[in-house]
Amino acid sequence: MSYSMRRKNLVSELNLMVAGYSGLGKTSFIRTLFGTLKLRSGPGSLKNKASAAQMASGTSTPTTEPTSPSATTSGGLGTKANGTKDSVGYATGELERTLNSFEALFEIEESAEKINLTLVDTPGFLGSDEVVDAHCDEIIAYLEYQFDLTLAEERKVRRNPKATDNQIHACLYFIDHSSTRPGLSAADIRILQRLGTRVNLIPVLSRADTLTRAQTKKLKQAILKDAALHQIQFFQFLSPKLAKKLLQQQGGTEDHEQKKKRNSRPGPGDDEEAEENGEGEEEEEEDDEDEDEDEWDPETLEEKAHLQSLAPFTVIAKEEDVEIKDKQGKPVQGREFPWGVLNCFDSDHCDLSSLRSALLSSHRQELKEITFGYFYEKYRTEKLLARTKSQHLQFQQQQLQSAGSTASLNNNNKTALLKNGGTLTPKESMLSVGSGSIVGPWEE
Ligand SMILES: Nc1nc2c(ncn2[C@@H]2O[C@H](COP(=O)(O)OP(=O)(O)OP(=O)(O)O)[C@@H](O)[C@H]2O)c(=O)[nH]1
Repeated sequence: MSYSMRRKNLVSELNLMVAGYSGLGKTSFIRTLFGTLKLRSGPGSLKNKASAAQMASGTSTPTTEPTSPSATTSGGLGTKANGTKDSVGYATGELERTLNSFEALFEIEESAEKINLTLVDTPGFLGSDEVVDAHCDEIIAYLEYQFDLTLAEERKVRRNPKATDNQIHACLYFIDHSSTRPGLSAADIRILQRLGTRVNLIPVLSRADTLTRAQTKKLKQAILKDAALHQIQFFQFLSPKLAKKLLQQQGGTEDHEQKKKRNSRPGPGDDEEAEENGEGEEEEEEDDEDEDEDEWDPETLEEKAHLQSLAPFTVIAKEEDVEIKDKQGKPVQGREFPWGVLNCFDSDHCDLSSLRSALLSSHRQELKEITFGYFYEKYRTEKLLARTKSQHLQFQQQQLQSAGSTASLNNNNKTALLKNGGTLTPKESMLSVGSGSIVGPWEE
């Protein structure tokens, strides 16, 4: 099945994950987002999608079947959260610390489109570097497990046309801004560098009601600077190539700074766009022969540029257990202060509204395409190469062992013959060596 055909199967699903240090508001974010969802068929139910997909894959043999990370890690990802809550219960019940990851599944309607939305809440990072790194291993194992499910499905002779897309299309990474030094902590850098190899990363500054405008600006700049310094690739709403296109459309010219930015490390989206837009390797050609230039209308590019300028996105979660009303007496998801009411979805207060529409609507398909076309393909290639390498090593070992046993067999024969007073003819010696040798694939 071609990539374009396969990706049609991915249309109705969107799987998002939240990750970051403990207490930064990840669960609160999910609950605030939940408050804006239009549920399709009543409450969504708790489903461990990973194991559901595993069961749906039917009769494949254990050797091709991926192993759920939950089977190997205690309280790890892919497990049901503390027992009985369903997705709506998770999004509306008492706010608790997340101890086990939770996959909340909602069947929603967004801009007249039906979406199966899964929000994966992960336990917050906490503790020593070793504990944090082990926790990061679990998240990576979870992400890779979703790829393994796709890989197992793709290998089948008869693929299940109803197989669900379990891949995580974006990870919203919550950055702690309580430290005195603005920017990314050493642990954030380590985690982001690793997660960035497996998933679209979207940086988030939560609890933004505790930040002034000047602090927010300084923080955003510091985070982006640290990310660039440490080769952390955040999802690009507007890739350098599209930024250039936007400038061309606006009739502007690049100044030195913009040129420097544009020449920064290319990201996953770049390749996709380059491919889709028919852009060649030569920049000269790329400028002259951009056939699909009209595909990106100025409004879309401007929206992309706006989103790119917002990242890292500030978010504010609603206040729990309090009914908040705005000045007009209309109920809002917000927080009330002595000096006024803060509305989580007011763009003057934070970036949550823009982030929501990018995830659920404007960039949903792009996130999925990059997940499938870049992250999954990269994982698949790595895995197949590793397997070929290990098979090759195994084969070499077998060959050595076999050569060793043949040599010892020959020595034994020789000893026996000599003991019996016999002699070893060249023909016999050749035969005995020949019968013990391995026929390699190169000899077939
Ligand atoms: N002021 C303020 N407080 C917030 C905001 N979001 C969450 N909180 C509070 O922060 C605390 C932690 O929120 P959680 O949503 O449980 O944080 P978490 O990241 O899921 O924490 P773990 O489960 O430990 O990973 C709670 O007391 C929330 O009420 C926010 O936007 N502003």
